[in-house]
Order: sequence, then C-alpha cells, then structure tokens
Amino acid sequence: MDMKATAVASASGTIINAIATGNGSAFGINLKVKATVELFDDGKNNIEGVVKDNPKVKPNLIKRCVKNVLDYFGLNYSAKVITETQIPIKSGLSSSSATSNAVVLATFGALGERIDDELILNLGIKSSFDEKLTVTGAYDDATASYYGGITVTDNIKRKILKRDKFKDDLKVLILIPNLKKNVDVSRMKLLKDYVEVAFNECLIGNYYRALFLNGILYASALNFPTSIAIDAIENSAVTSGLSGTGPSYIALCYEEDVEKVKKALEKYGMVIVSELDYRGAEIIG
Ligand SMILES: Nc1ncnc2c1ncn2[C@@H]1O[C@H](COP(=O)(O)OP(=O)(O)O)[C@@H](O)[C@H]1O
Ligand SMILES: O=C(O)C1=C[C@@H](OP(=O)(O)O)[C@@H](O)[C@H](O)C1
Repeated sequence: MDMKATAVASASGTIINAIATGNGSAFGINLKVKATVELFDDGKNNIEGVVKDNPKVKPNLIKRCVKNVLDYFGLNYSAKVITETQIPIKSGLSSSSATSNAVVLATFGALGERIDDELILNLGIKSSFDEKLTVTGAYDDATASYYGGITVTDNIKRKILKRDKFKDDLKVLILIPNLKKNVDVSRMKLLKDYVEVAFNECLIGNYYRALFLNGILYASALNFPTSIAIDAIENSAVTSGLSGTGPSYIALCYEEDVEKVKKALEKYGMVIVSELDYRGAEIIG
C-alpha cells in the first residue's frame, strides 16, 4: 500500500504581531503552499526534501517536519517531501507556518493517521522552533493558516481566544516592496504597551483599526515606511498595514477599489491581488 499524500495550507496576513506581547491575530489569505510526502518502510530514516520553484530555499524545515512526525510515532521510515508555493517567502506572510502545516498534514495523510488538529499544529510549530524560524511559535499565523478566517491567540499558552470572519467580502492586496527584512526583537518588544491597545481593539472585533495601528507601530520600530499604509487608505482601502515582521504590507479593500489601491501601492514594489481564505489546510490527494 503506497504511503503518499498531498496537502495544502494557506498564507496568513497579520492583524496583530505577537512578538511584543505574546498575543497575536492573523487571517487566512488564499495563497497556498502544497506539500507531497511519500514514505518508505525501509528502516533507513533517510529523508529527502525538494523545494520546487525556489532553488535558493533550503529543505531544512520540510525535512524537519517529516522527521518530527515520524519520531512522534516512533517510525524509522525514509521519506521524500516536495513543496511548491504561491506564498512569497521571508516576507511576513508566514510562509514558514503554512509550510509546516502542509508538510505535517501531508505526513499524517501518508501514514493514514487520524487528523488531530492540535497535534498537527504543535508538531508544525515545534519544527519551526527547531529551525529557529519563530519567536513566539506564531500560533496566530499557524492557526489562521490551518483553519482559515481570523484567529486571535495567546501564543505563549497556545490558546485560540477567538475565531471570526471579516464582516465584509474583501480583496487582499499584498505589496512586496524592495525592502530588506529586519527582525529586531528588542525594538519590537518596546512596543508592548501600545500593541496592547491595538490588541484590545482586535479582541472586540475592530479588526481594521487593529491591523492599521499594529502596522504603524511595527513599521516604526522596524524602520519601514508608515506612509505606505496611509497611501492605501487614502485610495479607499478599508485598512492596511505591515504584515508580520515585514517587509510585506497588506491592504484590504472592496472589489471595486482594487485597481485604485493597486495603483497606489505599485510605486513601492510588486503587488499581488488575492482574497480572504476560509478553507485553511486540507489533504487534497
Ligand atoms: N515552500 C517552501 N518549501 C520549503 N521551505 C519553505 C517554503 N516556504 C517557506 N519555507 C521555509 O520558511 C522560511 C521562511 O520563513 P520565515 O523566515 O518565518 O519568513 P515568513 O514566515 O515571513 O515567510 C524559509 O527560509 C524556509 O526555511
Ligand atoms: O515568529 C513569531 O513569533 C511571529 C512572527 C510574525 O510573523 P512573520 O514570521 O510572518 O513575520 C508575527 O506576525 C507573528 O504574530 C509572530
């Protein structure tokens, strides 16, 4: 019986970046990473990883994800894991959380194991920690990628405080500016008291205000332009802000305003037009 499965997971945009306080919030975006995992019961523990379409990206995370699942079940299988992605990498769209979700889920599928959501999320987060790709575990990003929709989380306790949907049917514009990623954790932690203000708005469902405020705060701390989000709003975006630790910015708008907002953002770099995702991660083959 061949042990092989394919799974997808979603990118996620940031409403509240959890690095300053441990509490965060994110929402699913319909850009997917696809992972195919094939297992061989040969007792050799030889795991091969292939990152299609991104030759510069090492397979360390995806090999770690498969290893952590096999170790969890005490199996010494060999494996081949292949990923391909629509998600810009190292950009603040949580490609690492999405990839961990997709590879762990595909490995569970290949094993024919019962789909235990929390176990899959935790093995994915463990893998991201093992590869030093996260500060808080990014449980906000991981759950938004896995379940879709909006999640509001305590990343330290790994608790979902709230799940929700945006009240409007919105398009998601993603700006990939020509700016270098800068993960200065100590500067981000200086924002704690102010991010708490934004988080309280998020907890009561004022997601547009929370996303904008969070973006201004983190862009200021990380020396990214704050004017970009304001340009988006000036051109009818309902909200806009830095996503994660950047450099990507996101803008949410109604369909009829896409061209206007896109034009405003394009002077800063490449713009991807996508939409909200409510499907999350799933096994597709
Ligand atoms: N499609 C993919 N295949 C394999 N590894 C990936 C893929 N996408 C992301 N990764 C891993 O995640 C890392 C990027 O994650 P991170 O630094 O957290 O940035 P972000 O989450 O903002 O995209 C990459 O360096 C790589 O290790
Ligand atoms: O590493 C972390 O703990 C986090 C990383 C950030 O996302 P990116 O990795 O996408 O920048 C942030 O949005 C998230 O709330 C917490």
